[in-house]
Amino acid sequence: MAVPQTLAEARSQIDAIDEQLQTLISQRARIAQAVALIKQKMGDTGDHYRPSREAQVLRRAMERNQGPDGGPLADETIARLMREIMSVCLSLESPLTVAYLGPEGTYTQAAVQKHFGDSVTARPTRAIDEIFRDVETGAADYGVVPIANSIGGLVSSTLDELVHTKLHICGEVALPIHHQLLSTQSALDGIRKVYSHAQSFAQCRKWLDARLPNAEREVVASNGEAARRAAAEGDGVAAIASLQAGKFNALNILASNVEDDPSNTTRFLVLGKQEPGASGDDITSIVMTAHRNQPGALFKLLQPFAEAGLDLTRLESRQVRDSVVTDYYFFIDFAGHATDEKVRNVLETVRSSAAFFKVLGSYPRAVM
Ligand SMILES: O=C(O)C(=O)C[C@]1(C(=O)O)C=C[C@@H](O)C=C1
Repeated sequence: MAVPQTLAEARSQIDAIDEQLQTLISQRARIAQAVALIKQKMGDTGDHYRPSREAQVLRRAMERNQGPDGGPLADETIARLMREIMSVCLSLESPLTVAYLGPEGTYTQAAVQKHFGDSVTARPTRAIDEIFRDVETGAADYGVVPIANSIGGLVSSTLDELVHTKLHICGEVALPIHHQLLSTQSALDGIRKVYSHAQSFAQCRKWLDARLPNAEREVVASNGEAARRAAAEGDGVAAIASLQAGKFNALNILASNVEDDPSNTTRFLVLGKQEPGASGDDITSIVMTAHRNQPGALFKLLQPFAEAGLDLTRLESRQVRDSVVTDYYFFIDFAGHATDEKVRNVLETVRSSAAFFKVLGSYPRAVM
């Protein structure tokens, strides 16, 4: 297409492209409906969400953006657009309900939107264990839970639930976190109380010490709840929460990006009943305990990974809650899928030498 020289020419080119885009999107949606029928004929009784296929579609879109047909948009932007197209296609096949830590405006809700797009029903819960229960009982198809923050550390209630749940990890989401100081008033002066989630307070400690040293800090269950209270209680009160929570509660932004570390990122897990197939770039998560009183027990558990050349991407330990002597759960993530032969062999070896062992899931590495 020739480079347009006038506004009229540019707009007529845009009209022609929009027409093509619309035809292609409608064709794609019709094919998605056909996919649903094919899956049903194949005896598929669950929902039609396929995390591995979605990761492949998004990765390919980002790769194309780098190639000769790529354009001026960032890879993430292209992936976000493709994400929304797939989200509407999936909603034609099977509408999904996704449970998250509410109320409206939490970072967990932002993670749901980033991972599933806008065409799912997001179901707020009051606590992390409720997300697990909602998916286990079928009140929600999937759940999104925070697992770790780059500053605040691990989310212990998620780790505790993971040990016992029958659900599988189906995906991960990495969300850059930017906190806002929100209030009904429009200047910082006179703020005597700040509400937020414990993790968010930990992430903004230096900023609060410097700018609001005398304000009382009250921990609440979520950032959405913090924003709701700031709106209900009015002037003199502020919340540390997301931009979305501020918009939802009609609050002013007193200060933006008040987190101590600008690279602050939270990792979330997607939980469901399905076990995703391999996508070509996957993570496997396991949890285990070592036998007591055996010198080198942890070393023995980790040795098979090193011998097989499997890349450990994360190792966290957490004390077993009901243990009288000191016992630790080791949460391990590594690159690879449980259906790979090499991975299968390593898992079998580790299982036979661990006191407790559980595969939490194999799932596509976060794409965007
Ligand atoms: O390929 C499939 O299995 C589809 O259902 C199609 C599609 C898509 O729109 O590309 C939609 C939903 C799935 O989660 C994955 C991909």
